[in-house]
Amino acid sequence: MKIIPVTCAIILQDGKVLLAQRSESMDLPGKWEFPGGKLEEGEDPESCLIREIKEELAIDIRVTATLTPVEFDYPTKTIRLLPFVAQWIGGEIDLAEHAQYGWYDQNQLFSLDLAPADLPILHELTEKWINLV
Ligand SMILES: Nc1nc2c([nH]c(=O)n2[C@@H]2O[C@H](COP(=O)(O)OP(=O)(O)OP(=O)(O)O)[C@@H](O)[C@H]2O)c(=O)[nH]1
Repeated sequence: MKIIPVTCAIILQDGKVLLAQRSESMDLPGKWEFPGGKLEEGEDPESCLIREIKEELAIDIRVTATLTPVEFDYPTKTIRLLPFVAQWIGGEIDLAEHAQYGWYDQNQLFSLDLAPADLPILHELTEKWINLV
């Protein structure tokens, strides 16, 4: 099966990370995730992420670090999630697709109902929290 590359943004600010909840009209409705989306033909991952975050949240970000990609098999597809740590550098958040978003500290992260592919990213993020936040 083809592996679908998906970028996602770990946006950090004031010791917290932004997570967004997928809406009823999206895949995995109700699940929380790091916002982002699928790579388009010929697009590099960082440009994809900047574009997706502008489309979904209406803000500008700058990428500051990368975390380890995660390959995950869903029943109908396999994705390769490419996580980037990022900084919010402009604009106001205005959700185009997600149901809601929130800022969470390290202790709150694991209480969210996350997309299963995101769990290894969450572990890596909490391990590196002190250096990244
Ligand atoms: N953006 C994002 N997608 C994730 C995460 N975790 C995860 O399993 N996914 C899955 O990866 C796929 C990405 O699709 P998407 O719907 O966000 O991407 P997109 O906006 O480019 O898709 P579309 O144009 O087909 O609607 C979905 O199946 C989604 O459920 C995550 O943290 N962020």
